[in-house]
Amino acid sequence: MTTKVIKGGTVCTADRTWKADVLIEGEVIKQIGEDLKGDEYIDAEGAYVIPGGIDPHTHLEMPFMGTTAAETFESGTWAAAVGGTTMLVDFCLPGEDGSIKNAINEWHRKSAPQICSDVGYHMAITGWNEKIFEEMKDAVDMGVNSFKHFMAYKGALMIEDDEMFASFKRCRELGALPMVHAENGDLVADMQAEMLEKGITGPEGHAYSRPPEFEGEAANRAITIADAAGVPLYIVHVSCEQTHEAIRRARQKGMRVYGEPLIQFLTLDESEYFNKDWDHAARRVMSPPFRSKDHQDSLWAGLQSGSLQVVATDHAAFSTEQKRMGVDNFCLIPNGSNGVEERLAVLWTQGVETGRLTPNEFVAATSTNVAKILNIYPKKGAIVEGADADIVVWDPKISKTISASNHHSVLDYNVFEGFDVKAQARYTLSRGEVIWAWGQNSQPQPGRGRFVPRPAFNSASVALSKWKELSSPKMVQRDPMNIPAGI
Ligand SMILES: NC(=O)NCCC(=O)O
Ligand SMILES: [Zn+2]
Ligand SMILES: [Zn+2]
Repeated sequence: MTTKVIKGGTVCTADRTWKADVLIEGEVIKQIGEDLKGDEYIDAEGAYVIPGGIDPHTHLEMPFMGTTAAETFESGTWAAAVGGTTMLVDFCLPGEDGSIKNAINEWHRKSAPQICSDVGYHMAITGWNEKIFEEMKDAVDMGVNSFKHFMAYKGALMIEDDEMFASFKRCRELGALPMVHAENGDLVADMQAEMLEKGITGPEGHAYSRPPEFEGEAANRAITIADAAGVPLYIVHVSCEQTHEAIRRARQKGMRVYGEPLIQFLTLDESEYFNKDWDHAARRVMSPPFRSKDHQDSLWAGLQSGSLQVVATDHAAFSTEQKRMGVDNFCLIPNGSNGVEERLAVLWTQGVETGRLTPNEFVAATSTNVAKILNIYPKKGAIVEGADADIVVWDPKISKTISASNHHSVLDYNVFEGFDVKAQARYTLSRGEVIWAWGQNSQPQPGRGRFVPRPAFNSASVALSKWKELSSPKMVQRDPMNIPAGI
């Protein structure tokens, strides 16, 4: 088997940083140490050697709001690889028949011939019945152990509290992880109608109709339901202090609640929706919406203190033409924005280069933490012997200006247009193969990526289940002498 050595770099993981070479044999890391020898060498001089990024939140080719997300599995995984991300976890949505099994198979059919690097899936639970209850087990058997619940998108994907509680309890039985999109969908629908009545039909209506309080309320509700069900909870796309506060409070009480801010929420703010150029504003419409600077500060603080664990993108790319479906009514603008290629560089530049994050915290937030939460650690998210050689030679000396004219997404715009970033992937390796090399005309290799099945029952869900069992209500055994006779 051919061996490769990543030579002369500084290995940087979630918990330490040290000078070392990394020897790769086939698809896995064989050894980490000094002066290692191999058949081929990859130059890492002056660069960090980090675990490949894992973006746990994407929507490639997603049918949504009357159209289909433009980013394909090929272009999405390719853009990700260019940006230093070697694994995406995409959301499966059930089709017309409502079947979970069929949805996962449909995702395999679409993704398998296209993916350039590895993927996993989460499954969306958009209703509740016997078949969904049964098929959640099939999903887990198929390697999909996390289920997203939409508390918003009324009349489409939204789920009611009792259904969510039933699904969370099923997650507990299966050792699976429930996830929520936390926004109060009833209030959002009402506010949307109010905005339209007032004549506010532009993208600013999107921001007005989805205030942070609606998100915080839903987050608190989801946390209560998860606690009652005895399951951990992962809150996707955390955008504001209200949700962060709910997570902080829950964690302080010992609950296993995880929060995922997006790179967009950390770096872009609500003023974008008030831009005079309709296209500019509409391209940034996503749910929840971008917030004010105060909320951004809260999210950064969460990453620093550990109350928020993961930075994702929610990459759901709709072209300008698709966004224009909502030109007369902001409620019809397909929700979503890009970020899969930019996530690492923007987080590095605005996080590490500013001193807000250490390089180790950067690795934790972009790769390691979510690998642990999703139960694929240390196969992914680690630089240790035996792990998949998903590795990025991260060069803090390559700077560039982000632009739709040089990105690898199919999108005709980029929400980070004009951002100057200070680092880039010099090399991206997926299971030992160099799939991207800066400045060397690398090309996508559709079909080489693999689906990564994720086992259920990670340690947090096992521990929580045990605790729930121990602390569950118990009948008091009484001597019949101490029970009064009935009437
Ligand atoms: N976030 C968003 O606006 N679009 C994708 C769907 C979702 O995650 O809610
Ligand atoms: Zn969502
Ligand atoms: Zn999403």
